Amino acid sequence: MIELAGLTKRYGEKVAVNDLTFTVRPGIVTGFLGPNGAGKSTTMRMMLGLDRPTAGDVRIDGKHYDRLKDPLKYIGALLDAKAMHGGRSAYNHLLCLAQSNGIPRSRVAEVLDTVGLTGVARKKAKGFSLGMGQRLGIAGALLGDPRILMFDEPVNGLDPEGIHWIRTLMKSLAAQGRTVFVSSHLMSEMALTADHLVVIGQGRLLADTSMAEFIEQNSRSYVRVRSPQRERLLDVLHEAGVTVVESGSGALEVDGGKAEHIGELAAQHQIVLHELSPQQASLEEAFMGLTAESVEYHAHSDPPAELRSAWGGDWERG
Ligand SMILES: Nc1ncnc2c1ncn2[C@@H]1O[C@H](COP(=O)(O)OP(=O)(O)OP(=O)(O)O)[C@@H](O)[C@H]1O
Repeated sequence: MIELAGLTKRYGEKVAVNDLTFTVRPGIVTGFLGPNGAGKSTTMRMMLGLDRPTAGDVRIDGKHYDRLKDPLKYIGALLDAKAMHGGRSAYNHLLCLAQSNGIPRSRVAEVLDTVGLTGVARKKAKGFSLGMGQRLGIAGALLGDPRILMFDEPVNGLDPEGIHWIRTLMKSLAAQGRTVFVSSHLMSEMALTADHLVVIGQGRLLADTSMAEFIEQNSRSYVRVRSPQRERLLDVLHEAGVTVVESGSGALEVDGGKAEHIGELAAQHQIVLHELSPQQASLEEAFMGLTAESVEYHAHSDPPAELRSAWGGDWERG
């Protein structure tokens, strides 16, 4: 378990992390989300004792990180996959970590096998691809067989096979009862991996809730209905007191309605339906809805005026 209480970090005038209080629990994957610059890495660094909080407190299974004897046996982390001695082989890199943390040498071969690097164990890490480097970083996190694991952007730059592998690994670590805390900007991936979400914006806590509740609370859900007897259906729905929005595509959107109720009303009035589908927003839509106010670095979807005039009519025509 990781417990944060009023955790705060200032860099001069900048409040990078602002009074964060939440608990990361065992047995589930907890996703850590926030726009660029929200304070995720700073928070994770303070969890690992790499940055000192300006105020507040963070405890790993009830203890401060610097009070942990052989910390790799309590918490394993992947923060920056490139943060290793490139001149060492993968095996020697892990052996050094093991020896300095009282971990038996036999664990090195075990974790190399877990991450699929046995075949390149004697190769120097500086020749590794991004994906191999991520795997080696994860091997280091697993080395002490810790009950708590933390991954900062673990799927960055990975191919689909690597992404699938990390997702499966994180879920199986949580299923073993471990605490798994992971940050990512890849919403589609997070939606498949995390059970619980902690969302921050400009250093502040915006949400600490289950994945399902987060999406439900931060997005619109509705039922999309299509019928060749559209006008008749509209009348029936209005008579039943159901609020309907007409979408541009000719479909009807019923906010907060139940598909069963709409289907039964249509059947009672012998109205043919071509579509009756509940729509739930994606995690990405819910995330963008919640964090819109706290995004610091906006890109403009339209190019700047000087570019538009340089492109002339091409821009107007799209
Ligand atoms: N050492 C530092 N000195 C000064 N400011 C810092 C330092 N580290 C981080 N910051 C600032 O603190 C804020 C939070 O940064 P942080 O890297 O924690 O955000 P993040 O959520 O991890 O962002 P990203 O998603 O882009 O990685 C940013 O505004 C950043 O510029």
